[in-house]
Amino acid sequence: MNAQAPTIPERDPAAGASPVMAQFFEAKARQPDALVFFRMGDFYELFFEDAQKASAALGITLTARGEHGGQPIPMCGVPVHAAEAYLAKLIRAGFKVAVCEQMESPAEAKKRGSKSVVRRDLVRVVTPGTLTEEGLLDARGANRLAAISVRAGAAAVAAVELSTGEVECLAVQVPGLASALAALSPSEILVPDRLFADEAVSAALKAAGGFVQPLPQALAEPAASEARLKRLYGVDTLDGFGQLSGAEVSALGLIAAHLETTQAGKAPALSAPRRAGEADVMVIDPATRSSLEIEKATSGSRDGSLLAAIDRTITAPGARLLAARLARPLLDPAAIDARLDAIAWFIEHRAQRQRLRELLRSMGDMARALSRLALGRGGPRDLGALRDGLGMAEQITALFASMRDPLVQPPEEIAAALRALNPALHADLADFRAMLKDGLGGELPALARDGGFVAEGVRPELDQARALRDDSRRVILGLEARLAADSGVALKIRHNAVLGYFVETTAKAAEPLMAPPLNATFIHRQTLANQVRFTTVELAELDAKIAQAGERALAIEAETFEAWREAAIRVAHGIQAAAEAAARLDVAAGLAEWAEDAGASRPTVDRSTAFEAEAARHPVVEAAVKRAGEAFTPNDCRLDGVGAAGARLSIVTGPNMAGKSTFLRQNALLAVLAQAGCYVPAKRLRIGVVDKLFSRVGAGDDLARGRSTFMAEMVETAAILTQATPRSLVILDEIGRGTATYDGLAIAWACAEALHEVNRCRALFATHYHELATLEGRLAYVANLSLRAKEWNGDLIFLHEAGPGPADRSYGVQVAKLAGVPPAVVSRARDVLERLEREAGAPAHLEDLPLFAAVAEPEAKYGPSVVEEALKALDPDGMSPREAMDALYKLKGLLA
Ligand SMILES: Nc1ncnc2c1ncn2[C@@H]1O[C@H](COP(=O)(O)OP(=O)(O)OP(=O)(O)O)[C@@H](O)[C@H]1O
Repeated sequence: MNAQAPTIPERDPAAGASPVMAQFFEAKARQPDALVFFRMGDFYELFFEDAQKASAALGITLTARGEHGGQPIPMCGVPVHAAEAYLAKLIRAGFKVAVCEQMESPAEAKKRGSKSVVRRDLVRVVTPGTLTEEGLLDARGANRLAAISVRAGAAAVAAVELSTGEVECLAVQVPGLASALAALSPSEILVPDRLFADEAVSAALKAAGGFVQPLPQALAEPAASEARLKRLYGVDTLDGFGQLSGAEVSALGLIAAHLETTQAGKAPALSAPRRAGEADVMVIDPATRSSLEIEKATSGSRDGSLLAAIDRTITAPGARLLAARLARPLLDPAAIDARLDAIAWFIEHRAQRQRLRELLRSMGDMARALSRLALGRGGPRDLGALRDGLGMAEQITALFASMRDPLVQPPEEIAAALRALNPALHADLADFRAMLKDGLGGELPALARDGGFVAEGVRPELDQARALRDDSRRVILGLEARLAADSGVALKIRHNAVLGYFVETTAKAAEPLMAPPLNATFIHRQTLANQVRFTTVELAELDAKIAQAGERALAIEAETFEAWREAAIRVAHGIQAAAEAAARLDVAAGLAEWAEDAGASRPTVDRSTAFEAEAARHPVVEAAVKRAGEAFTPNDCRLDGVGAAGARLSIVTGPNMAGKSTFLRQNALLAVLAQAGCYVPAKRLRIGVVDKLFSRVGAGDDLARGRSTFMAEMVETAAILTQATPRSLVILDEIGRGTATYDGLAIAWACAEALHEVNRCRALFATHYHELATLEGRLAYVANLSLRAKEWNGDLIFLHEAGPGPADRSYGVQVAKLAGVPPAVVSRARDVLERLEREAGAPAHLEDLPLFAAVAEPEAKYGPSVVEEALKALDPDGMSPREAMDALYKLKGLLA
């Protein structure tokens, strides 16, 4: 095969193409930057450059088919039945795929004229944000397509989850774009090309990751956007969506434009846009989100995240709703309380909770099934999911009705969900369900064309066709017996796709059939190595009858399916509301379950600037500590924005491994959980709503990354200092540590002062610079807090207990010992430390700096001798404290 295949020529590529290839060129011209999956029988074929790219990406064979312009056409193909897996691989590799389907059967094409080729058309362009197939989606995670737009200084991020039809819109200022994108974590982002020139937008896109799809600026213009949006929703005015800003209309319009091209005119069943602004949801920037491991652990997986720790939902839609709530904590205490009320109710009503959870187990994913149906990709199985889901809604309604007692009226969050589920309040849904209940029968196939899903008695003409088909089958069995008896030959009647029904015998037994008189009845059709095949006039007639009846049955079923599909679309809003209601109940009951398991309590969220946590825990670290057979030490934390009650800025010190990071993160997570409307792993929590949450944790510990880490750290710190308000909560870990000079302390000091004086936010500031402890006396609302450890027979025991006051020592030497640094190095370090302490007037806190390096990058990387040499090279005799400090930082840099 010629690997150096011709590229598609520039001008009139289709010139001289065969009729089929002309169809390909037409499809390619409509989607030039997508790989075209060109349906040919049981395969999707790819041609020319598409074939070269796909064969490389998929690791499949590149071959050739026919010729074009005197050269072989490079080609590769994937079988239709396995196309989903290949599609997934190509999308993950960053390709777009345009699917060009056969729009009729070869028989239909033939009917139009003997030379006609099968009609083909583009039915869809598959991109990361528009996936809807079950096999390509994470059932418990969302897959969103987002669009951003900026108009007159205001920005908006719109997002649709095509697999459920949920539409959202966040109106923000340009600096808030990164946080808004992070809150929606889209897998594809549409961006008007002009915006790439905007530095802030580019930075936000970079932080968001995901697949970015530039679109022409013209598509984002307001008038065009508005028109497209109206078309998408089939409405004459957008007034029903509230007062949309120019940026919102244009972001939503970009989504409409993209759906028009990718869905080839199929209208998805979309919800009205759910809108929120910066006044509604907590701002959490991408760095904070990942460092707190809210929805995903730093490894990228769900395991080890806050979400995984608290998720006890039963259904996939419930899991998705919980993830969305954690991603977007609220600011309104009343809305938060409404969610908490529902959890409290389910804690109190254990029996109902358990019964509800049992029912939810057989609840399918109605939202995704409905969306597939609306987009023309659904099948009988999706109708089955709607039938079963609505059936469950009925049972849930009955469950709550059975316990109706004026004293145990559920709170509004639950009551509203029950109203959406109650079939008595939605006659159209009840009728729809009754229709499916009677209409769907047997094992439901994924695709309507497979047939067999319409129950008996629904369509008399279908029953007739089926009876004819099945009767004829019985007649065939009778015919087989009769032919065998009459001819005296052992024969069987079989069927295949090419011959239809035929009589088959062994070669030997066939002889009498081919001689008079039997050859008058048996008409020879095919001779194989060991078998000979015949037909008879009677058999051929029966065959035609069966085929016709079968085709007719399938056609009636297809027609019935289409009618049901349309009926589903007519009640789409009711189904979506019921699906969401079930998800809400699932989330509330699941959180109640977790609260009981984890001993979590109901937080008090108000409009103060208080932060009072009592005996709080980190849900993820706690689970890990428990798995190791140890106990997690709960800790209190008190910060107060107003200061009267004490400090709003806590300087947190303590040795390495004492639990500083855990303490910082657990308090930030309390805020996320409380404002997402969840119970919290604490004995008690009172929190004044946090408008923005910032976390700078972790990366600074990575000495091996040196300067670039420092830069990243400074960029993030700068963002905090410019954006944090008196309502914000900030956790900062080891600021300034990434630099190899004394500057680090100066930077940390200045940051702490700015947080206290300018931002006036609640903050936890963990540091190894014990000098910062002196801020307590100098600034009004600063307090020291430390995580305790004690020495026991030369070993270090971590108590993980937070208490007032600074740490006395930081025990770096002991930590190094624990980490397996060779004894010689540890003892040398101890000497150096003692001398340093003597020389520099006992600044005991200097000790851990070189040792930290040894801990962070153990001997495996440097070898013990390097560490030892580095320590030997450091002769502190005669150094001033400042020089000693600098020398230690240099050493640290050397080791890094
Ligand atoms: N409250 C606690 N109760 C029990 N174990 C804890 C607690 N907090 C932390 N730990 C344990 O101590 C380990 C170290 O905690 P953490 O990373 O928070 O320490 P650190 O002080 O930030 O350390 P470093 O300064 O080295 O970054 C954790 O992985 C966990 O196993």
